[in-house]
Amino acid sequence: MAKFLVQKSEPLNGEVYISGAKNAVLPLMAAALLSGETCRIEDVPDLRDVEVMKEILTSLGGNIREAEDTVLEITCDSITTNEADYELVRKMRASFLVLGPLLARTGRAKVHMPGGCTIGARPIDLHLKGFEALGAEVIQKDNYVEAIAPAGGLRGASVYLDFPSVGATENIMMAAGLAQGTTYIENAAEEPEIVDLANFMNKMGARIKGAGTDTIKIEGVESLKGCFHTVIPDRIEAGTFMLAGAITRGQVLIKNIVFDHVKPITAKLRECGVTVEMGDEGIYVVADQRPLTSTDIKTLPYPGFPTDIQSPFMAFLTTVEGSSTVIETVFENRFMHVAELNRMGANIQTEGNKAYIQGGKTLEGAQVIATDLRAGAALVLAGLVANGTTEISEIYHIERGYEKFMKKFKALGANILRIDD
Ligand SMILES: CC(=O)N[C@H]1[C@@H](OP(=O)(O)OP(=O)(O)OC[C@H]2O[C@@H](n3ccc(=O)[nH]c3=O)[C@H](O)[C@@H]2O)O[C@H](CO)[C@@H](O)[C@@H]1O
Ligand SMILES: C=C(OP(=O)(O)O)C(=O)O
Repeated sequence: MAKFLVQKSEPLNGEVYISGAKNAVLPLMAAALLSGETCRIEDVPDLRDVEVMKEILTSLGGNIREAEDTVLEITCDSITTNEADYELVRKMRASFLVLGPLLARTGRAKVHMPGGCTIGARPIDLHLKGFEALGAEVIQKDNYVEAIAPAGGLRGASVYLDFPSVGATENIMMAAGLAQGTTYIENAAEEPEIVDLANFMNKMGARIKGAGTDTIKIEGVESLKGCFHTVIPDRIEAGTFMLAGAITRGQVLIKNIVFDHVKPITAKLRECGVTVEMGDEGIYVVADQRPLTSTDIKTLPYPGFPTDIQSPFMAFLTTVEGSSTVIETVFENRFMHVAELNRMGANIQTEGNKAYIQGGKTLEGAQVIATDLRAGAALVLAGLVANGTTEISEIYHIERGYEKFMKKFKALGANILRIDD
C-alpha cells in the first residue's frame, strides 16, 4: 500500500492552479445519462472517483471519449442495463447519483447501497422520499434499492427535504428533469455544485430555476440534448491549499478559484490573522507577517462553513496560540483525524460533536492513518510543520479527491514523498 512521507518543510511559497471540482463533476457525469446525445465536460480532474464514475457509466452502456487532457465526451445513446454493478458502486458514495437519471430515462433503476468515506451513517432516505413523491415505487432490499416509475412516467411534485442534502437535491433534480409537470424541491441544498448541475442541465434543455436558493423549481421536459460545459473550480481543494499556506506561515497564490465559494474559509482565516486578498490572478494567502490566533468553527450546509474543510482547518488550529472549538453538525462521525493529530502531539479533546483544541503545540512526526479523504489532507498539512517525518498510510483516500496532490504540494516547496510499501 502506498504511503506519503512528509518532512517538516519551509513556509510554502508560490502559486497553485485549482482543478475542476470532484463534487461537481461526479453529478454532471451522472446527468449525462439523461440524454442520448453527447455531453462534453471540460476541466475534468484526473481522480480515482472520476475513474469509478466512468466505469459505472460504461457498464450502463455509456460511451466515454477522452477528447483531450481534462475533457470528457459522454454519450449515453443506448443504455444497455439499468442496474449499477455492486463492485463499482461500493467504491464511492456519489455512485448513487446514477439512480435519479436512470429512473427518469428508462423508467426503472437498481443501484446497490453506496460506499465512500465512513464519516457517518449517510442514509439515503431523502433521495428515496423524493423519488416516491415523483410517483416511483421504491423497493429497498438486501443492500440494494430499486425504483420503478409509474406507467405514465414520473410526475412533478413538491418535495420537502428534512435536511438540505446535497446528494438528495441532485438526485431529485435529475429525476425531475424528465418528469411530467413541475417539481419543487424545498429546503434544497444551496451548494455551488448544485448550481453547476442546474446550469449543466439547463444547457441540456432542462427548465430549472432557483438553484443556489432553498427552493428549486424544475419544469419537466420530454427529452434532453447534449451540451458543452466547464466544471467549476474545486472550493475544497482551494481551501486545503489556503490552509497549507496558513499552517506553514507561507505565501500562496491560489489560481482558478471563485472567491464567493470560499467565503466562510476566508472569513475564518482572517479571524485568525491570516491575510486573504482577492487579486487579478486569484487569491493571495499570506501568513508570515504576524502571530496567528485561535477561532471557533461550526460546520453547516452552504453558505456555512464546509464540513469537508473541518479537518484541515483543525490541523491549522493546533498550531495557533489559544484555544478553539470546532462543532461538526453535518456528519456524526467526522472526528477520526483527532486521534491521529493527537498522536502527532496535538492537544484535542472531543465531547460528542464538539472538539476542543488547545493550540500552540509543536507537532512531532509520527506514523498516522488517513482515515478518510479530508482527514488525510489534514495529516499532510500537520506533517508539513511537524518535526521529523510523518508517515501517512491509506493515502488512497486522499487520491480519491485531490488531483496531482503531491506534484502541487512539491511545486510550493513541500517536502513530500510517495512510496510504495
Ligand atoms: C460527492 C459529494 O458531493 N460529496 C459531498 C456531499 O455528500 P452527500 O451528498 O453524501 O452529503 P449530504 O448533504 O447528502 O449529507 C449531509 C447530511 O445529511 C444526511 N442525509 C443525507 C441524505 C439522506 O438521504 N439522508 C440523510 O440523513 C447525511 O447522513 C449527512 O449527515 O455533501 C457533503 C456535505 O456538504 C460533503 O461533505 C461531501 O463531500
Ligand atoms: C466526503 C467527501 O466525499 P464523498 O461524499 O464522496 O464521500 C469529501 O469530498 O470530503
